[in-house]
Amino acid sequence: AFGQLAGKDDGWRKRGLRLPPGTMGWPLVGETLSFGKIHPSTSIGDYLEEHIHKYGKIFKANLFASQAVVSVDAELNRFVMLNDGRLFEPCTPKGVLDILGHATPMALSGDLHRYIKSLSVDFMGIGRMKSYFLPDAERYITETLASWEEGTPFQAKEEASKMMFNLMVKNVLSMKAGVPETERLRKLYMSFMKGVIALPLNFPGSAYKKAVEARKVILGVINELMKERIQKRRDGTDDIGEADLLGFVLEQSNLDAEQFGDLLLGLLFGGHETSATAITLLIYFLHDCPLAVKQLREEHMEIVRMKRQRGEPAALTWEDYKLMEFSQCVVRETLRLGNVVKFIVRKASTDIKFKGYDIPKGWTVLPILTAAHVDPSVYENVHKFDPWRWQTGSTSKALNDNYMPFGLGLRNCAGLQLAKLEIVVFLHHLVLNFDWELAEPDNPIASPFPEFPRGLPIKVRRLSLLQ
Ligand code: HEM
Repeated sequence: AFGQLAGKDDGWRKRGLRLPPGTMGWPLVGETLSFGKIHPSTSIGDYLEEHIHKYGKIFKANLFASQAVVSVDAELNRFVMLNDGRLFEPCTPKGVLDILGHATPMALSGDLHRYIKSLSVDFMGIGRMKSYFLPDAERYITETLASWEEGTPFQAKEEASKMMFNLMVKNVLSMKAGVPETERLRKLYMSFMKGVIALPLNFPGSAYKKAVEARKVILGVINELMKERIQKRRDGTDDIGEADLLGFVLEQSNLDAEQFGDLLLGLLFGGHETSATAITLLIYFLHDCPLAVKQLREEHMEIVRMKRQRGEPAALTWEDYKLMEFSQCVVRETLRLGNVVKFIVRKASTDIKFKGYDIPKGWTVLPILTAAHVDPSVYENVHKFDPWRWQTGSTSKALNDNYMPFGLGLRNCAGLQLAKLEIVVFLHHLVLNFDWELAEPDNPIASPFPEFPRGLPIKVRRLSLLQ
């Protein structure tokens, strides 16, 4: 799977390299099980706590059958991400590649990576966000919120997943929300994603096996839609054009079928569950922070009032979005404390020196993004959900330098602007229309992506602030 097999001596002892402290455990299993043990996603968990205590913020370990350097050090994390493509390369486990595809953006490097990344970033650029993603996000969000029944508990995570899936599948493949074909694809997608984080055990019924099968079916759907569109373009009957990623990529690129399918799957994957998790975390954190909800209501009521004064339609515009400043602070704080992506994985492409330690060529490096987000020496009252810490004037360089929920540099998140837009539009409609309470206690655990064991069951009450 990852890099080299642990335990194999690659000569670092002979070469006199000074590796970070740490123990390597058993060659194959190493410390993978303790590293992967679930813990609250608002913390780094016992394994990392204990290792920092024993060895400091940079240590070596045997993880995922590889010799690895784990970094809980924000400076090393930045160094790794800012040297992607020069000193570090992607290191995606084979099991993940079998599911996401070998041409998935996060596994590519060099010119092909740059090309696919720029296609993805252009697809989610400001122009398309204004004309497609903003109105679509608002439509799917308001439709979903309109279906919420007062007083009847439901799972917030499931609702967030549906909204984000419908939004992505419309923008990637022009598939409609609510129709059986889309629901079927969503169900397939769920098994697909469970497989991405499962171990690659290829026995019938395993999450990995199901995911590999789901991949085949989803790619089949994509191929059918692609053929249909190519035919329509030839016949001059295609009325979608570049309104979805399918048309956009057919027009803008000359990717082969495999690259094409993997890119579409990659954006569905990257852009669906991440944002849905962030929205669920937002509901969870705000529930315990009525002051933030009050300030959000004021911000969003003011926007509605101004629109009415100007005689504008109710639909949100890009200009309205730009005014939602406190909401952006709430999103930043949600991503800091919620830790949607706990860690990323790289491989050293050469021998590297950092803070007096050597990282030998070929070793796996695991920058733990959560670490700096919950470091009490960086954030005051680190475990408190405090959106005000991000308000202009009170943001220090240290806060920003340690904040990296979307990664950094060459391989940073292609959809970060879109993610923020989706979450803020959701926030607008949530706080203006509902009060909510948790129907049962449920807390996010890192497994390693944040999960709510009960799906965050909530009960809502409709408000009439907008009358
Ligand atoms: C709150 C939501 C999100 C979070 C926290 C998040 C986080 C991240 C992180 C940390 C990475 C870097 C991975 C690495 O360095 O190995 C990443 C990459 C990526 N993300 Fe996101 N993401 C979010 C939403 C989205 C959305 C909405 C999309 C697209 C629709 C998206 C598409 C991608 C893609 C394509 C990459 C790979 C970029 C590359 O390899 O160059 N993400 N994301």
